[in-house]
Amino acid sequence: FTNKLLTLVLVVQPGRVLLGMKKRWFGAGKWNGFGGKVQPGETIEEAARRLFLPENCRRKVASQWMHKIGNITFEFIGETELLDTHVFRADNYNGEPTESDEMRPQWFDSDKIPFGQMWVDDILWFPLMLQKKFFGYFKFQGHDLIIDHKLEEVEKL
Ligand SMILES: CN1CCN(c2cc(NC3CC3)nc(N)n2)CC1
Repeated sequence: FTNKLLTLVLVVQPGRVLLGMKKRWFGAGKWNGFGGKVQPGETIEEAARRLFLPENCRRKVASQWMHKIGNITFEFIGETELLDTHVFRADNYNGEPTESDEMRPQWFDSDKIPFGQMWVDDILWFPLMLQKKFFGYFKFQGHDLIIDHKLEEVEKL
């Protein structure tokens, strides 16, 4: 297998979560956190900030602003590339979410997350991200069927 490094940033605040409607490419038509590919020569954390900030925040923010909460690996049957997704929370975000050509941001009540319009794995790991850190592994058949998965909470990533 080869490993593709991806980032995913979620803003979880008391009673609400910031999601974006993906407008094109992989995952288009689904609500998700903000993220993308890690470029050669940048750390995963730098990629997470690069991919989140410009779309949602006009000013520089301190580095402790985001923290790692999870690592999820996605395997697709018949494909040799694993998606190694590093999940961060950016809870003290107080920017003004702005629409980009990639994402249309929207706040959702924590008890009204649109799981029906999200990747099918989200409903399984969203509850975990509220407290501890977690490792996940999902084996997919196509983009909508989870054949097998593993989720564990950990003290340290
Ligand atoms: C840029 N990345 C792409 C991958 N991604 C995923 C993937 C995912 N499931 C996988 C079956 C596709 N589920 C969430 N929530 N996000 C995060 C953003």
